[in-house]
Amino acid sequence: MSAPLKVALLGCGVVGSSVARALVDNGDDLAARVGARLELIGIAVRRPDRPRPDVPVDPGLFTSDADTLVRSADVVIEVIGGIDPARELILTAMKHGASVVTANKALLAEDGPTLYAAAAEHGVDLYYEAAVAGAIPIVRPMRESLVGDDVHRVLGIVNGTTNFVLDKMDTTGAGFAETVEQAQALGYAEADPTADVEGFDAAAKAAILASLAFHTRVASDQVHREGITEVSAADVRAAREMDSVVKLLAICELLRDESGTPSGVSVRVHPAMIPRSHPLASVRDAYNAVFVEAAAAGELMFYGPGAGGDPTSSAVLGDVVAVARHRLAGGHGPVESAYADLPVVSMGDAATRYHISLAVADRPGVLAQVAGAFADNGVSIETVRQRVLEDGASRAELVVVTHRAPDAALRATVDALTGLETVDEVVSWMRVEGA
Ligand SMILES: NC(=O)C1=CN([C@@H]2O[C@H](COP(=O)(O)OP(=O)(O)OC[C@H]3O[C@@H](n4cnc5c(N)ncnc54)[C@H](OP(=O)(O)O)[C@@H]3O)[C@@H](O)[C@H]2O)C=CC1
Ligand SMILES: N[C@@H](CC=O)C(=O)O
Repeated sequence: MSAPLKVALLGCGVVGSSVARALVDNGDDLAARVGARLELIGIAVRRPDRPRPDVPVDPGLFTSDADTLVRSADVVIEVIGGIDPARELILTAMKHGASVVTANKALLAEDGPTLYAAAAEHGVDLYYEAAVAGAIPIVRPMRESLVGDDVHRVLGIVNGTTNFVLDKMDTTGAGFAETVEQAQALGYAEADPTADVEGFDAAAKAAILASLAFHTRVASDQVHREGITEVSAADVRAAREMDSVVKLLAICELLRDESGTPSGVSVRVHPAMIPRSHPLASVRDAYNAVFVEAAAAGELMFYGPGAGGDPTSSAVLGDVVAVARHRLAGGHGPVESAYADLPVVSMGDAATRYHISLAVADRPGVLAQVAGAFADNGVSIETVRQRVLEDGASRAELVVVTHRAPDAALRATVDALTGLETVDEVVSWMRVEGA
């Protein structure tokens, strides 16, 4: 057995406390797998004096001086979250020779290239399996296993909190606010749950996935983002009537020009209806799933718990063992380099499909007028269903599902429908995927 490796833990909240417990409880097994003991030399937190009965370590290990702690570690685990001080601490750690394991998707999606460059410069590892989809191994498969293939599409449910909320709204009819509170209590939500429900967290993960999948650089602010706060009970009902469910999807697509050369990427996060027959529709609770379509491999699906302390600690510990093994072998893992610089296309240019539900007058000519709004915007209709409402007022519900068209044309169609004399109301509209 080699000399112990010094491990510094930054953060001891939902994820950090699970990691600390695993380092203590599984110390012998981890030592056997690494070939050296992982010695926890300190835990940096905001409030070092706070009692933490669920973390069975010497209370003297807690400190508020993270900057000093990272300078003497071999491996630094960053589970504080947010941009600063996490970024400075990671950079300081690498400068002093430590390899870093982080779950911080917000930071990686905002400033990943700075961190990757620092890891390369200092010859250390930067591993981040826990940053995307909790316990699911997806970063390593994308970074290593699929690096010899051509990935052209990634479609994922990558936020546990929003999946939990949408699932409960669909299956129990529970309200939005109460399910968000449950997700927070279960440790799924970010410190500020706005990051989850407004889609920022999923957008960060989409940026990381698109960068890995297409060997390019995508930052979180380049990802089109819509959260679930606008998803109404009417949307969930409309989906159910279509034998579909509403999910918050992260969609990453590689675009090619006529010659087949990659010409750009589309990266977006928004709610969408997917048919119940699609595998992503059966992803329940805080589970995540990522569909990958690659030229040679075909379709792959990665599925598992997407949030929570213990599931996330599994991914963190896997990375810790990997980087620890590299240190003992005197090397490091794959370095992020040689990137294309593909443009990220705007949402308006992304090819999507819409489900639109309209309240209309039930009289001759309505369908022609509605169809005209689609035709005027170059949008082709796939199906139309009309149901006369039994309110004695000659009203009807018209449900239209379109073929794929540029999102801008679809939005313009919704605007045009809103202004039609025969349309009382655009009751709901939502994008459709997976069909
Ligand atoms: N929760 C989850 O399911 C998942 C989370 N992640 C990511 O893991 C990271 C941590 O998340 P989570 O554990 O939920 O977050 P928590 O809010 O539960 O924990 C944050 C921890 O960081 C400490 N901390 C905060 N600010 C500082 C600071 N300035 N200096 C030192 N310590 C600080 C806090 O200290 P104190 O305890 O004193 O308040 C706390 O221990 C985030 O990047 C998150 O996105 C990734 C996958 C899943
Ligand atoms: N808040 C996140 C935690 C995991 O990344 C989520 O809900 O998925």
